[in-house]
Amino acid sequence: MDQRVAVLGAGSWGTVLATVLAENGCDVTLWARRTEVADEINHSHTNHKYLPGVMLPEAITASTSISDTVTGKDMILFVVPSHSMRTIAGEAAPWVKKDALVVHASKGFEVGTWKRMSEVLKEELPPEQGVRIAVLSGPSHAEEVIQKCPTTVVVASVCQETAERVQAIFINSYFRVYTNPDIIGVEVGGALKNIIALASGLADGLGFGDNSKAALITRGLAEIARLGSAMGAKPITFVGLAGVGDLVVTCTSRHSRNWRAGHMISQGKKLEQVLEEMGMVVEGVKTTQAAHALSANYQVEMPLAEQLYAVLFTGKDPAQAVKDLMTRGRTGELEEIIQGW
Ligand SMILES: NC(=O)c1ccc[n+]([C@@H]2O[C@H](COP(=O)([O-])OP(=O)(O)OC[C@H]3O[C@@H](n4cnc5c(N)ncnc54)[C@H](O)[C@@H]3O)[C@@H](O)[C@H]2O)c1
Ligand SMILES: O=P(O)(O)OC[C@H](O)CO
Repeated sequence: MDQRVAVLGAGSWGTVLATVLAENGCDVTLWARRTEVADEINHSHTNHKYLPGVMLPEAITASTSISDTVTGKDMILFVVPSHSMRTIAGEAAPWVKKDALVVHASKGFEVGTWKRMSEVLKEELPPEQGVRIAVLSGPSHAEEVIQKCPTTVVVASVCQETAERVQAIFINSYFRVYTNPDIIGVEVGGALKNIIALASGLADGLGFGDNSKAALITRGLAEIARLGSAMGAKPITFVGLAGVGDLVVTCTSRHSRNWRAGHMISQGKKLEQVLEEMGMVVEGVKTTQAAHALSANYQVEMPLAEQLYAVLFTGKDPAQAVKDLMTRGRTGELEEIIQGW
């Protein structure tokens, strides 16, 4: 595999995906925003803030120049937080080779426009890039992929050839990549699961048990599928890796930053304090704002997301939010899908 790859974003996930690609034989340049991170990767082959105790392959070269990182590369992988995707894509655009594959692995929507990340990339990159855009998503904590724990992910694109080329570049014996034509479903599932992970951290912090966790995962899935379907996704995608898979891993793992943020809020910490203490991206916070806006735009009910929005942004007491959820009006379980008796 002699692909030349640019990875934009040297946080936990960008650094781990760069490692997977380097181990697969790719020539990898990793763009870091900060000079000290690039220097550390180049000289010590570590990225201690994001991956403490991990030695990176010497084949990874880091750079702080987007133009140097992107120029001449066969694949450009964006792994920046969703709030910076448009800016970074705009800066990269003039240097992207005409036939390059463009992949992102970020889980969120753009604040304000509430667009999906592939929509943002499509708008920022030359039109001919459209069919070569893909998303990589699924249940994958950086901390476990770097330990080579068997992991399964999904790559989605409107173009089958693009999805299969990206699959071939990433797949190996510990990182198994599936393809899916439903890019809307894969992006929406990956973003919205972070809301339910925040809620799971809150529920665990409030002392609730496995019943509550199962309730959050399954009723969260119902909300995700409801909004995702209204946005044009195929409902079946949500029982796959970007739906059930990512919900399970993020709601049950202590690696999850979203779970941890929810847990800290349950202990009475303010949102600003939590985000400062985390020092890493917690996509579920902005995605809760996205769900609040999108559920209104598409007229879709999302009771869990709504209650989390009230807790995060209007100071609602989490215990009251749980009470309001449990005592709201009676509904059927799957009434949008199963009609009649
Ligand atoms: N960590 C994981 O296990 C994991 C797994 C799958 C997907 N993701 C997704 O990958 C994306 C990146 O997450 P991460 O875990 O690498 O985050 P991180 O917090 O570990 O690192 C974020 C990186 O983005 C950079 N950054 C922050 N603000 C920026 C800005 N305004 N402009 C440019 N760069 C900026 C930081 O310097 C850092 O390099 C997120 O959307 C996340 O949901 C993460
Ligand atoms: O640590 P989190 O909560 O951002 O989750 C990371 C990945 O999205 C898990 O698949």
